[in-house]
Amino acid sequence: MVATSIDPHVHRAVLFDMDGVLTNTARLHSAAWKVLFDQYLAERSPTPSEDHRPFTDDDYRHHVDGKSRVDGVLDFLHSRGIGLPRGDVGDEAGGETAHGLGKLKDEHFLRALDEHGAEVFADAVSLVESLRRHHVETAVISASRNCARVLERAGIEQLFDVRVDGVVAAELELPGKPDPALFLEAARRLGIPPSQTAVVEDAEAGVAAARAGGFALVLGIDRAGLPSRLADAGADVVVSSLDEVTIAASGQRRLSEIPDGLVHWNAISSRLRGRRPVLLLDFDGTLAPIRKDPAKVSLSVRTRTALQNLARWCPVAVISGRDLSDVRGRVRVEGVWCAGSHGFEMAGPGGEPIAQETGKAALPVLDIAEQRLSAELEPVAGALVDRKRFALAVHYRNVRLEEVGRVVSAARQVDAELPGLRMAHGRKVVELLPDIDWNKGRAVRWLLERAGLTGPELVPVFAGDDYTDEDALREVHEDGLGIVVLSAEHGDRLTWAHCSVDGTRALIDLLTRIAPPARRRPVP
Ligand SMILES: O=P(O)(O)OC[C@H]1O[C@H](O[C@H]2O[C@H](CO)[C@@H](O)[C@H](O)[C@H]2O)[C@H](O)[C@@H](O)[C@@H]1O
Repeated sequence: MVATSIDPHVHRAVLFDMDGVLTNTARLHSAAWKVLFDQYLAERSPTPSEDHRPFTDDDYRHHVDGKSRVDGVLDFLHSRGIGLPRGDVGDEAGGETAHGLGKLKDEHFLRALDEHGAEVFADAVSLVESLRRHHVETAVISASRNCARVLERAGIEQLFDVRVDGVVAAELELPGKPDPALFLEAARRLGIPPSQTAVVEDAEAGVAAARAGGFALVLGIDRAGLPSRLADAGADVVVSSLDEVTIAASGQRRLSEIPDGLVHWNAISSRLRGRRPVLLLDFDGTLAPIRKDPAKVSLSVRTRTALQNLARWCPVAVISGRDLSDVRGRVRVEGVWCAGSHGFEMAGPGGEPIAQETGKAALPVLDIAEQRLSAELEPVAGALVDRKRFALAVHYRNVRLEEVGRVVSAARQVDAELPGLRMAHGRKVVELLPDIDWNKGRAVRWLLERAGLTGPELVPVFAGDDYTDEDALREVHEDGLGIVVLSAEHGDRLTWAHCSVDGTRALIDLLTRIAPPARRRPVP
């Protein structure tokens, strides 16, 4: 099996199918087809060789999904023993030709689009955004003539360098999927050969088309709970969420490939080489277990006591995505440095603020983002907009699954419309941050230097659980030790950590081994 990883050195472009991959519009199409065919079959005089049972989800997947309107009509009716003339584009909606029925289906679809809008799949948009950050080009492919309209309704049209849709196909007379013509045209427009291009598809016809086009990686996304149909059609790998797809960078390994720090202590301790540790610790999911309500998170007595002991003997800093005052109030351990808003604000061991001008210019725009998202998400049950000084978190942990896309796209829309912000993803949360080259990794390095905590006798040790912690894990990858706290929420993603621990309790056990009495000196 090919790894579920896109390597920017190998895959210079990724082509995304639209309906069902980027946007949750496949269900609108399926419903529009059903209205069309059920009505047509009910009204048509039956003959013994024809099957007039209602249109099913299975029919949608096998005969219609991913195909042009006209091919969809012809292929489905053919499966029921019915042959219709193709007709032509001028046929009236509902006329008894493939063009006529296809036109009527389009009317049903556009009505539904106007009524329900185009919801995006957050995992797909997040993958597209990450790819673009890694300078991988992205294109959108669709058999639909409504592609531009749907992308615009979903607010994601600017995420693609190239669009090849039903309109382009008609202009160039390109055959629909399973013929690879649409994909090949997109690769041609990008100027990148199929051998260096990956395709993400949810339809059997689309997977078969990408396979036939000789693309480097054909990634099937199975949102219907039927993965084997995509594997059978030729997908290299099938995932149930695009969150499982990682972007490879050298030095990273999968969570399942790195050793447990306690079990393989000898190998891990060799990275310390007898040096004195500087402990740099994330808060949520690392020092304190994740809870449904961020306000209810606290340190256990055991963790606080351990931190108190450690802070007496080696430098300790907590670097959190929370507001600085919030995280300080929850840590309450003397002598610990604290950073909040993912490192945009900091305080020394006595609580004294450390001047950090980075990000101040974004405060007014964060205010606007906060107002807009608070108003827009107010009706969404469970959505929580949490303003930190230098960040705005939009939590969706308690939002119904069907509403998550709405929450994430609202944040994405605000991010796209307001200048000076960037979006980051965390555990059931998206965050808007000042769009400057500053993150937990930069903050860790800045803090170490500012506090004079660098030198051959010191070793930075960072522990974290989330995507935003990877910047800091990468920062200590060369000269320190990175520990990732495992969570089922992340699947088998890539990490810069050297070792893992299974939860907060295990982390404290490992930190106690890393800073044993022999390696401790009083912190002045
Ligand atoms: O950098 P961290 O200290 O890990 O902070 C990251 C975010 O943590 C919090 O959210 C996360 O924990 C919540 C409580 O367990 C959980 O409900 C949520 O789903 C998690 O994403 C915090 O509320 C955010 O402000 C931080 O940015």
